[in-house]
Amino acid sequence: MSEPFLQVSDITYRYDHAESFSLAKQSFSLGQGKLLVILGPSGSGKSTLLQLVAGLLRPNEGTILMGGKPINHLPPEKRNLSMIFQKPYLLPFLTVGANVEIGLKIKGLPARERKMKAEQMLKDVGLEGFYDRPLASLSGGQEQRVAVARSLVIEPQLLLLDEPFSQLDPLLRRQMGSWLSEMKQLWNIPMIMVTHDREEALTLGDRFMILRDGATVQKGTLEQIYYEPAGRWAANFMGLDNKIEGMKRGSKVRTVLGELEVNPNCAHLPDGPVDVVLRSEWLQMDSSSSIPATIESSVFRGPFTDIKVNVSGETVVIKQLGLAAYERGLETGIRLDPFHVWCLSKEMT
Ligand SMILES: Nc1ncnc2c1ncn2[C@@H]1O[C@H](COP(=O)(O)OP(=O)(O)OP(=O)(O)O)[C@@H](O)[C@H]1O
Repeated sequence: MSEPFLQVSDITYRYDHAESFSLAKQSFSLGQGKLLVILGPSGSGKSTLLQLVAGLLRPNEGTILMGGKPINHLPPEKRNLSMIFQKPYLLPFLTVGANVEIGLKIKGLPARERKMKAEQMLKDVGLEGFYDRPLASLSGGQEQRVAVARSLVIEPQLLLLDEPFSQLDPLLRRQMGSWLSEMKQLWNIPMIMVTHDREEALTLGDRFMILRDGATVQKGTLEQIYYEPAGRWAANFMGLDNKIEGMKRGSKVRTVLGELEVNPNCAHLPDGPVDVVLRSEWLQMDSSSSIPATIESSVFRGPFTDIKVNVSGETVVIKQLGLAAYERGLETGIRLDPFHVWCLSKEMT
């Protein structure tokens, strides 16, 4: 296997005037064409970590290697990377083309070559024919694409995205997320993205890192952070809606939903009482099921209905596609599609 393109090892950082916060010994690596998403609540250190990679901050300890070479000592402009922020920060008095060409101008490329590259890049971001357009005529999503084109036209080796779509309305934000997901394959450059938006993160990320108070709570693949939370906090942060009591014995766990198979990756947990983590999408309403359930509430949320049922004293949440109206108190049943469940021991925070 080839070496990862970016290797961040044990970096720490303390702000001069923020005694309560420090980024402690963070490490991660990133391969070519992969997108790492950094998630975490406000103030957890996501932007700090991104700025350390960008060179806008210098780590107190630790090393950052890019393409196998240390870059700790290099200023941002020598790191061969581009950063995209929440706001596009374009120059409003210039045309789209002139904005895209800024980096190439600084590099000293002749005008003809600049124009050729800028036009090609605008085509790649879906803005063909926009070269001569005044910036004022663009929508928010188009402006952010211009910012992406400006960042990519200089052919950076790494792209850093700090909540790039957070200023856009929800629909446009989703469209931009899908677009970036397609572009990711075309560009094949490693990217690190900071976002608060879980859906956006899950759509785009290949690797994930969840931060809390300057420390990593969990690192891993989509499957790991979504289905195998490292603890209760990580489970809640990833929007987990069901945690039920269980009694684990070997590869099985006894619950109000019957005896379930334990995910092999948590089979090492000691036998005894555990919390069983269930994704609501694994559960279905089923009046013919042998698991009796009483409706507690049913709330329509657009694409799905959020149904809370009581099963032998435990509340279980089910998300059913579309509109479903269940009356409170109705006696029915639920079904759990067979799969391996994730367990958290009582000690895990
Ligand atoms: N320039 C600074 N000087 C002192 N403290 C800072 C500075 N910048 C950030 N901090 C503090 O460092 C901590 C981490 O900030 P950071 O911006 O990295 O968090 P974040 O996870 O990106 O938050 P958000 O999601 O709100 O952008 C916070 O407690 C913040 O107040």
